[in-house]
Parts: sequence; C-alpha cells; structure tokens
Amino acid sequence: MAEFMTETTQSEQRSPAVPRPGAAGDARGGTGRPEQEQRAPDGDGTEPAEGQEALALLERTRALVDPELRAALESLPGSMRRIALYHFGWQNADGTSAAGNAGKAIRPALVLAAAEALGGPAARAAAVGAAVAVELVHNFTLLHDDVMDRDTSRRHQPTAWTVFGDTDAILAGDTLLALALRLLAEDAHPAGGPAAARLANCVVELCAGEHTDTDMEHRAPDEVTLDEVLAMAEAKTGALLGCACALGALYAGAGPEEVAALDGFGRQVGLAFQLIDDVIGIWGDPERTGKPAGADLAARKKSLPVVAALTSGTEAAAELAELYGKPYVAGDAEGIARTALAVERAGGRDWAQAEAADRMARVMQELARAVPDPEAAGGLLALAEFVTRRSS
Ligand SMILES: CC(C)=CCC/C(C)=C/CC/C(C)=C/COP(=O)(O)OP(=O)(O)O
Repeated sequence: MAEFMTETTQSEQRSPAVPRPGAAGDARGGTGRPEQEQRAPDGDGTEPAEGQEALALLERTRALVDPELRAALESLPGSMRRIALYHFGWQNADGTSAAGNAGKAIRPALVLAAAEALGGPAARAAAVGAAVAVELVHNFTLLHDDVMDRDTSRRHQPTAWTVFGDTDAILAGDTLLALALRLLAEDAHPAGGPAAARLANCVVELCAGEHTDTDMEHRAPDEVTLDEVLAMAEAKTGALLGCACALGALYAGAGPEEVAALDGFGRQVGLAFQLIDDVIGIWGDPERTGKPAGADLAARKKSLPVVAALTSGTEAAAELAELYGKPYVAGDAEGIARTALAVERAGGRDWAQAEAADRMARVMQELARAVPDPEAAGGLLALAEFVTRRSS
C-alpha cells in the first residue's frame, strides 16, 4: 500500500527541522501502547499484528474506490482534471502518468465499513459511490488547506498550488467538492439524496472549523480555551469522519438513531485522529511524516497539545505564552526546540495522549451503541485503533 502520511511540509521559511526534545520519543498514540506497537505500517515488516486488519481494509477500500474515483476525475474538463490527477499522485506535473500516492483512504474505508457493519456486503457495494464522494471532499479540503497554510509538500510531492498556482489549486478543490455532491445527487439509490444533504452540511461545518483554526492563529496565547480548540477539532476533522460513518449507515438503510450513533462514533475517532495528528506535528519523525517536525509551532498554531500546555497554569505555560507571543523567525530551529520542550514540560504532550485514550474509550462506547454485534463492528474498531496508533 502507498506510503502513510498525515499532513504536509510547510514552506521552509516557516518550518525548520526541530531537534527532538531529550525525553521525547516518537509521537505516540493515545492508547498507551509502547512505541514499537504504535508504528504506522511502512512495509518494513514492523506492523503490529492487530494493525493488519485495518491495513487489509484500507487496501480493499483503495481497490474498490479508485476505479470510480478515477472515472469521476476523468469526466472533468482537461484543465481541472490535470490538477486533480496530479494532486492524487496519478499524474506528474507534465501530464505523464505516475504510480501515485492517493493517501491512506481512512474516510472511504469508514464509509464502507459502516455500510457493511449494518447492511452486509450488499450495502458495502452500494456505498462505493458515497465512499468516493467523501474522499473527494477530503481532497477538496487538502487542496484548499495547503494554499491557506502555504504548505509546500503533501504525500511526498510538491503541493498543487506550488506547481499550478493558488488560483488553479483553489479551483481544482472547488471542482472536487462539486463532483462529490454531483455523484451523490445522481445516485439512484434512495440514500443518495439524504447523503448529499448530509455531506453538504458537513462541508459547512468543516469550513467553520477551519475558519476558527486560522482565526486562532491571530489570537493571543491566553485567549484560547481548551473547550474551544476541542470544538474546532471536532468541526475541522471529526465532522467528516462522522459523516463518512453516517453515509455508510444511510446506504445500509439504517434509521435516524443508528445514523446518529455512527456519526457520533466517527466524530470521536476524528478527535482521536486530530489529537495524534497534533502530537505528530510537534514530535513526529520527519522521515515518516514527510513534514519537518515543529511546523505547527513555527506557524504559532493553537493545536490541541499547545492549548493544553498554555492553559496548564504552570511555569512552562508562561514561558510558552511568551515564546508564542513573538513571531517565528525563519530558520530559528533552536527556538522551535525550546517551544516544543515548553509544551512538553507544561504537560501538553501527556494531556494529548491521555485525551486520545479517553476518546478511544468513548469510541468503544459509541460503537457498542451503534453496532451491538461485536463481529459486525470489527472493521470499524480496527480502523479506529489504526488512526490512534499511527506515527505518520
Ligand atoms: C474547509 C477546509 C479547508 C478544511 C480543512 C480541514 C483539514 C485539512 C483538516 C485536517 C484533517 C487532516 C488531519 C487531514 C490529513 O488526513 P489524512 O492523514 O487522512 O490524509 P491522507 O488522505 O493523505 O491520508
């Protein structure tokens, strides 16, 4: 399977490589498992045994979703198709074909696993178009997010805006969003219409979450509360994972209560996912993540571990607030290392890991409510564990 990545590499002016703090090992998931067990799969034979089920699901998802995804992209006008195929790694910038790294496929895997959990293989087959739609929306957000954050690399290749320019990358993102909604609106399955409406609502929530995220960058360090940043993470990341599960439920013919329960499950998975993403963003190994550790600190992002640290009332919190109060100076790797250490000393890292573990406990509760049969719930559980165990 393609290499596993989370976020992107930011512009070098904003994001130096960060020496890792003395006590800090690789980014850890919130499950409290030893680092070796939490390593994301990378094809070097170190995958934990319990991650194999998720890996197999992700691979099967790519096999089911990619043909429809590619067909949808092929239907686009040439100008947009070129950028989209480049973004998914299926074409080089000059239009020649490429092997591709289209991402982990976590969201479409959740759609298919939710559909199968409630409706068996027939529901899973019916939900492939919805899985494609969710993956298109996810990639719309990535294209736009890279422009906004000036990130220069994603999935080990230059971001679309660095190759085609801001305008074209934004338009390609808009096109993917429209394509996603068209796919659902044109689906003859009775769930198509409700799924389109649900996905559209989710995009509204995502945009509001992203707005809060960027807005927080400009607010003083002592102005942002932990509740606010948790709500932001739920909107920015949890909403789409929740929606993915809800769409799977809709295609299984589930009623409103089951759909809501699956949405709740996906949101908790999404929060755990973002907590780990934020930990990786500070202490992750750049070799594995493909982005220099500390990029979020350089951008003065109010990520979850940072806000936990800032609101801890510790001496290190005051030091962190002072560091965050000053703009990042390009190339100041030592300053970033001090900032990471302050977050850690103020308890931000421990908090994020404990919170991710807590979210996983809620994930289990939500899952038991949504899919009482443990055997049917197996795929969803494997995916939930996978996202909190990853280190890239
Ligand atoms: C409206 C707007 C611009 C919203 C932005 C929302 C946004 C980008 C949230 C971050 C979510 C996230 C951690 C993505 C990486 O997903 P992944 O690691 O699953 O990516 P992959 O597909 O490369 O595997």
